[in-house]
Amino acid sequence: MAEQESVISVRGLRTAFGAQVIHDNLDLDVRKGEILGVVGGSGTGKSVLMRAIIGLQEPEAGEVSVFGTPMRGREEDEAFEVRRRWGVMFQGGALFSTLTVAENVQVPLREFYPQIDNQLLDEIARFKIHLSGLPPEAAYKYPSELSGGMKKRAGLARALAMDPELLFLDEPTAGLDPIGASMFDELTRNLQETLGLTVFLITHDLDTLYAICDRVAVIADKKVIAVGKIDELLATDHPWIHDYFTGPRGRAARLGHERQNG
Ligand SMILES: Nc1ncnc2c1ncn2[C@@H]1O[C@H](COP(=O)(O)OP(=O)(O)OP(=O)(O)O)[C@@H](O)[C@H]1O
Repeated sequence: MAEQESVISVRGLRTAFGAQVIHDNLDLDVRKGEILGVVGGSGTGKSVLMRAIIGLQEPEAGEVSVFGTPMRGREEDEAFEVRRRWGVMFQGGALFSTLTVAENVQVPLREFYPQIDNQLLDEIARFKIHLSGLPPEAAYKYPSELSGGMKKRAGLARALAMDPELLFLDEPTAGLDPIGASMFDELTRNLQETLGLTVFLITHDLDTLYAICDRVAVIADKKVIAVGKIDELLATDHPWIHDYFTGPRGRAARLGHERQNG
């Protein structure tokens, strides 16, 4: 089936910092067109997994393929071709503080398409800023002049700069108020549907998992211990999964979701 096609495939991944092993023999597939939520306790290696997939963390062992292209041992120009097909929103936005929002959005465009003229760069930045739900005047502001929610949207605008097919979001709703977080979820879902994106979404936000994730991958014990729809995860008997989804916050999120969906 076409929708089962993997955009990201991770096999036997091992990562470590010195003697500290973060992942050991981790496997994961992200299917084309899905929003995959990635959850796990603090420090279980969600961000490191994302960094290993996008080539910022060299694995000790294992294979990572993106769009069917093995990423390890790639020549720089081959990796470049794959990298321009994804966008990344790092935890906290990771905006360049000395650049305006528009200039931040233009950073990946300048890197990948140095020949684009300034007028076109400005037009693209304006459009991405609009797509991310920011007002037009936000283009001229510096990160220090933005609220937390606006910074997230600016980070999203930059991640969308290259018309990506694959979007990585690292804790996009962390630090947002509940209304801002719901709005960001809705924006993510709308963009995924209208642009046909595949989304790798790291989150601690149970409401986000219920609201927009097609499947959820759980990281514990250095591996992906389960992946599936939330109902499928609930059927497993791993204590962390059980506590996570059936604890007070998990129950509240489920109730909220059920209320909203009748
Ligand atoms: N550059 C680094 N050098 C050394 N250790 C690191 C480095 N980056 C991450 N780690 C360690 O790797 C482990 C996993 O970190 P990671 O940031 O992936 O966790 P996480 O699951 O994303 O956590 P959180 O939910 O708190 O954001 C942690 O123990 C962290 O201290």
